[in-house]
Amino acid sequence: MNRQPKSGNLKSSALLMAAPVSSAALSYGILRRQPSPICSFSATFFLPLSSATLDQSRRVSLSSVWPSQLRSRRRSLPSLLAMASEKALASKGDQGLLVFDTEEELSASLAKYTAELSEKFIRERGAFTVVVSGGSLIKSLRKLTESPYLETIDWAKWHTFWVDERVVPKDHEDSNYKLAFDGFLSKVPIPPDQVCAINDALSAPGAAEDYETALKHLVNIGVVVKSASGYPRFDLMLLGMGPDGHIASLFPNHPLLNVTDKWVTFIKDSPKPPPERITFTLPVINSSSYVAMVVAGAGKAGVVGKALGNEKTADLLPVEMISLEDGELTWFADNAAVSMLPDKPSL
Ligand SMILES: O=C1O[C@H](COP(=O)(O)O)[C@@H](O)[C@H](O)[C@H]1O
Repeated sequence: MNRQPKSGNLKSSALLMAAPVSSAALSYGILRRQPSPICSFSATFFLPLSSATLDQSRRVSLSSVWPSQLRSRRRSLPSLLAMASEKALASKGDQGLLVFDTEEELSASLAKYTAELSEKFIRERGAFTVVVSGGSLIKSLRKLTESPYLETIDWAKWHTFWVDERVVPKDHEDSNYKLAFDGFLSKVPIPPDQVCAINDALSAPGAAEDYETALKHLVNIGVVVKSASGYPRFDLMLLGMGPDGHIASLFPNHPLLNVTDKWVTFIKDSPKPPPERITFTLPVINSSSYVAMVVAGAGKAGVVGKALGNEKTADLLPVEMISLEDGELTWFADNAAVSMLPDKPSL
């Protein structure tokens, strides 16, 4: 059965979903209390998408994706900085900075941005692959679980993944799965077999290998696109960043930053507890079509100032190593997070 929507069909299918979605989300939450160990594959659902369809998944220009309302929100900094951001955005199409007065506004715009990308990718190829981090990002996704997005997003076409995970049971307080489930996934009707969590019965090396195997399967059957350089190319990564500049579980000056022969790797000496984790490698992050880097609060200001400031030093932080092969990176920041940014950020 081919689940791809016919073109122009999305709006009507979204409308059809509108009535039952609340109760579906409710029962979904109950159903998902015992999650499957890792996305279990249904042969009827995961049919290969045609190559013509996959080709269309290439990114479109930033201006055609960003709603004008969202662009006009970049107004909260002193006008010089706001203008500089505007210019930088215009002069370099693959990276942008959006600054919001409050985290509440940031969350609202992040939801709109995600919903628009969801519609675009589902229209183009019938699926939307979304990677989330742990940490404070999950709280910023809350507006996606509310009206109108709860009713209008075609959640049945979503496939979700984790950019990193701590090697702990799924019901452990440190689990990124638990964090995402409690704050996001339990509130939206994504089919459970399209939620790709790590196998928490395995050791760190085993879990990393298992996750990579699952990704390879999804690439082989066309659910996840392959990048020009052979890595999985996710439609959207929603990422946070630590106050030390780490992304995923890639920490400053750690040898894992140099891993290129793996899609998923593991760490046993994470400087931030818990020590054992698995993580996507840098080339996988850099193969994404879209990355939203979500930074809120004064605790992130120093690193944002370094990453987007004018003075580049050789000691790059992990967040500064994001350099998308063929994609667009958008920073979603609140005022506090850009408080140490010079007037003219270097984007
Ligand atoms: O340990 C982790 O930290 C980072 C950043 O978290 P935040 O709370 O400072 O935003 C997170 O992105 C990563 O997924 C997580 O494992």
